[in-house]
Amino acid sequence: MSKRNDPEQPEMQHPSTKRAKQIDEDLPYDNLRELLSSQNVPKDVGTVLHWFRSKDLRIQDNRALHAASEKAKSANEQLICLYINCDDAFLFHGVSPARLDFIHDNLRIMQEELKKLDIPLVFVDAEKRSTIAKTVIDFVKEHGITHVYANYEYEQDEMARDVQFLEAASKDSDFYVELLHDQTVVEPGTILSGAGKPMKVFTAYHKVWLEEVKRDPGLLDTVPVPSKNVSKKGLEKLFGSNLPTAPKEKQFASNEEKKSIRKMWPAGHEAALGRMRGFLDQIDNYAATRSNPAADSTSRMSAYFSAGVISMRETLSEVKRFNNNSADFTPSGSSAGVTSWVREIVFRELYRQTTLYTPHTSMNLPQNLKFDFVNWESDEEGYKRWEEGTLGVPFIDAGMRQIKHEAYMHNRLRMNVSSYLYCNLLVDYRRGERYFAETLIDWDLSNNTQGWEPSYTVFNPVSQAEKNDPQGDYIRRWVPELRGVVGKEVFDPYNRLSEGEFGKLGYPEPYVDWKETKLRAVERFKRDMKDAVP
Ligand SMILES: Cc1cc2nc3c(=O)[nH]c(=O)nc-3n(C[C@H](O)[C@H](O)[C@H](O)COP(=O)(O)OP(=O)(O)OC[C@H]3O[C@@H](n4cnc5c(N)ncnc54)[C@H](O)[C@@H]3O)c2cc1C
Repeated sequence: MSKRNDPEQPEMQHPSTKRAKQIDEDLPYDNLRELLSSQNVPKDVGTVLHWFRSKDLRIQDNRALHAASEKAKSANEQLICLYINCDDAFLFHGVSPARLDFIHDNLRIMQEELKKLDIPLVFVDAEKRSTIAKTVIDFVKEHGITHVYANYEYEQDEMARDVQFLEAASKDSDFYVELLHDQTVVEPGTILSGAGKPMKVFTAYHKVWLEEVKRDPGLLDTVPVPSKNVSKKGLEKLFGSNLPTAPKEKQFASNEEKKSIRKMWPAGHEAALGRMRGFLDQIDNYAATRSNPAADSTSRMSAYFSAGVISMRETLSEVKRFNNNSADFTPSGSSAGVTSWVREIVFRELYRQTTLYTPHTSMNLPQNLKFDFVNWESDEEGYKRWEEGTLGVPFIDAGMRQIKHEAYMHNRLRMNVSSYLYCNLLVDYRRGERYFAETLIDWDLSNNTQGWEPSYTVFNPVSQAEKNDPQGDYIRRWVPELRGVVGKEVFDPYNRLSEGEFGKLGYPEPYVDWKETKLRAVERFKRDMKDAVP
């Protein structure tokens, strides 16, 4: 069986590169918009539904939730909220126990917040990914709902689900669907190149994005929480809905692990806002220290952004307030720290545009389709050591141990461990991408797939460590075998200590030679991609 169809390796399943190009040409997003615009507008407004997805888990500044609430209020009708729990979808996407638990805890908080507004948040199970749309339709019919609101999700699988939902809705003109853009400040697909196509190149996109936000600070405006329901009458039974529980494959190994992760990443909008405000006190150090993993000076907001616990508009409104109430985040309008942090947010915005307009990137295929022609090595021992953090390369091992303990890894390490896996070990990058999904609390398909996009750049983990972890503190923190190693020996103990000294550490020798494997990777990429015609 070809790797492409092996159910044991879901991360390898993908269409052919030719089919991928067709999908890019015939955008599911265009199809969805067409379906949305061809709906009949119902004459009457009855009960209104907001359908929460796993990326808009907040009641504050939630575009679709707010629109749903306004619609219900304008007609003096009730609002119901729904979340579909689908274990099959979580298993298919490889979502981590940490992320799933975080999602559940945020749902718990939202259910309490909504209850105070007399709005029920109902949890319904869908057995399969393919039955999610039908499950929602059944719910809509059962509760006499006339209007359904939700926020767009940009990934191929979620697009397909929404197309399926709209197709079924169009056969049944009793209800109307509205989807809103909520994940970004600038709507994906609106920053265009000279040729009128959505921009793909970061530098140009960044420049236009900064200009747009400076010109129109209203892009950061937020919307209020939903209004209190007109009444609870007839909704009583919907208030006691039980929170979903994680399937056994997605539960933490122990209660201690759960507690420690929950402590690091407390759920809820209040926690997210508190963390953001705390970060602003130190944002001025960001430009200088963001690449130093020992400083741990980045915001650690990613888990909150990927689950939508706080909106990007509210976040940047906080930054704007800090920036003397100016939405000029260019180097001339803000401090180096602010400019540099907002630049990362712009990466996030561009990556959503790329997912939407290059849908094959969310189908286990690289953006540069030529990389799908590379013959990877099936080095099981190397892969196992990569996951365990026992490759004998301190910087790489430290990163892999951090992700295991924190369900998080510093960006500099994400860059290094990914390069090491697919360049030095020549293991298919999709295995690493999947491992990140299965481990990270902040897994986000757009950021992850585009972070894992293969390239010819082979990072040198010794010089990377010397530059970014100059005291070796990050290595010593995560690799206890090396805690007693003083000085620069810690970056490359096998080559810099005597045989006797190294032998006492109980730390493995490097599994592969960096220089040799770098050459092997570059030659392999050149050889396999030379005549590739995707
Ligand atoms: C191989 C690889 C895999 C990655 N996987 C993910 C992932 O699954 N989820 C995820 O959110 N990020 C991912 N990133 C991007 C980045 O590493 C994390 O967003 C960042 O480390 C999160 O820490 P922070 O919130 O403290 O970031 P900060 O430095 O404080 O940045 C603020 C926010 O900007 C965004 N951001 C920062 N760096 C990037 C980037 N390089 N690309 C896109 N957005 C960025 C994130 O939303 C982040 O929360 C990946 C990067 C690489 C190289």
